Amino acid sequence: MANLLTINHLSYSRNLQLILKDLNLELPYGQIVGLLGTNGAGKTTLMRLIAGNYIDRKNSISINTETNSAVRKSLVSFTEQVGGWSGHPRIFKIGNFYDALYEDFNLTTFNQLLSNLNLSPDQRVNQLSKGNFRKLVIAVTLARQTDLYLLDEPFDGIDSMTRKKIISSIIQWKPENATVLVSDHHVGDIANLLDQVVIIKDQHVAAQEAADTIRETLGKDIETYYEDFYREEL
Ligand SMILES: Nc1ncnc2c1ncn2[C@@H]1O[C@H](COP(=O)(O)OP(=O)(O)OP(=O)(O)O)[C@@H](O)[C@H]1O
Repeated sequence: MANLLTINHLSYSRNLQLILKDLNLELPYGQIVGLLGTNGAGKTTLMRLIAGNYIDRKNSISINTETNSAVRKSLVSFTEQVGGWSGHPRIFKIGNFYDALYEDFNLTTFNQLLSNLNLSPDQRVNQLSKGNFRKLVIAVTLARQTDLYLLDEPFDGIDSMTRKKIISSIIQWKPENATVLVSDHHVGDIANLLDQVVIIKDQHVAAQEAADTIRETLGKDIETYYEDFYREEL
């Protein structure tokens, strides 16, 4: 089977600042991939480019061989913000909104995710804590049936019990062939979830390795591998 995601020689500048340079990446179907890198490495920028929120003028990115950014948007589930409503809607209204917006949005899955994450459909969005808001973003993202899910620091502000619930939700709700690209600064927390890791450094993909290879061949846990990678490069 061809790769789900292929990126060839991607460079991207914003406000005259070069953020990504000659970045190459291939991701297969059916994997959970950790996107790692220090603050400002370019993880969010890369996700926005993959999702078609930032324009890749040279068509360096293809998903299922599709390079058109408008089409790619429909193939990727990436929720950066849930907002822009008038008034203070309840969560079930958000579900209805996304259900109308995306053909692949599954309202039943959304409601199951809410229940799994201890969110009530009747809660008002403006009254959610930061952590509960993050959970809503995750429910909205995973309720779509797509091939590629992008989760940018999904555990930011989330307590450890809830983190475990989110991790089990990702495993439970990910369609078998779909791939999840997840960034997080607490590598150890998501290590058991990952099939492979991608490290962004110096504006490109500096390493891509299977989790099994890291553990079995290199004899390291993923956190140590990541930290050693930076230490060795110093
Ligand atoms: N609008 C912008 N104009 C110029 N540079 C920008 C802009 N937005 C972001 N950057 C720069 O792009 C680089 C990558 O930022 P990005 O948010 O993608 O990194 P990140 O790896 O997600 O960081 P973090 O882990 O801190 O969230 C940073 O150096 C940042 O300063």
